[in-house]
Amino acid sequence: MVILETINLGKIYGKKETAVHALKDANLKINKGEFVAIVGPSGSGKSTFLHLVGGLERPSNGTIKVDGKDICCLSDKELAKYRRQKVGFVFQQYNLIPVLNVKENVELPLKLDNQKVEEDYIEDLMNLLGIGDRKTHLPSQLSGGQQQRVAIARALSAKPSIILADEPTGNLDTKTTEEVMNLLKASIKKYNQTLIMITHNQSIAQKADRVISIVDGKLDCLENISV
Ligand SMILES: Nc1ncnc2c1ncn2[C@@H]1O[C@H](COP(=O)(O)OP(=O)(O)OP(=O)(O)O)[C@@H](O)[C@H]1O
Repeated sequence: MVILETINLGKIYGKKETAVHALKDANLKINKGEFVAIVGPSGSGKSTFLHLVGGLERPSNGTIKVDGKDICCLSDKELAKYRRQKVGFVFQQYNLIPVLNVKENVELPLKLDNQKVEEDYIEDLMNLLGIGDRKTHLPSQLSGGQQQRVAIARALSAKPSIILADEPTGNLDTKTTEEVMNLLKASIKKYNQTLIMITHNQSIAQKADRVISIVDGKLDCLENISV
């Protein structure tokens, strides 16, 4: 079942002679439950694609359908609601709130959206991600890998349909990267979520169901074993 579809999606930054065509006519369908890796050289348009799909930026042309609904025509308020309820973001910088403890950081998306905190689910999530015994610690009391796990738990806490990850393991060592990837894959399987992840790491890309390459703003499907 298709959860995300982009049709002739494009983004141009700037105008006239300074215009940059960051993304050109991207046509793509991604299924529910799929893990898609996005690869490509620096400046090729990977983050632009993720930001458009996540409703962080608006396209210059084309359409983005999520669950069959066009998100491009949403108002700013509706788009903010889309981001809160449908999408979980994981960035290379963890962006944890320093004065909140681990559990409070994880629960933040629910609190911001006035959603009820399902204690059992949050507990499971933190245990699955190996931070269950660090609940009352502040981010500054955690290692980089643990902070990244908190950021992942936070991205998953509102049970988003789509998880958008921009180099989420870029700052981690090989062993922690593998652990985080295994945990992330396990939780998306358990909760039937879709993962779209930018990575420069070949071994991570190999674990994906599909690898999409972006070069000079043009999308290309390199491998497709799940659709
Ligand atoms: N806000 C912006 N204003 C102007 N140009 C931008 C803006 N954001 C991105 N660009 C340009 O758009 C192009 C694509 O950038 P993008 O960040 O999507 O690349 P990327 O593939 O994610 O790169 P990296 O791997 O280095 O993070 C680049 O040429 C970049 O300079």
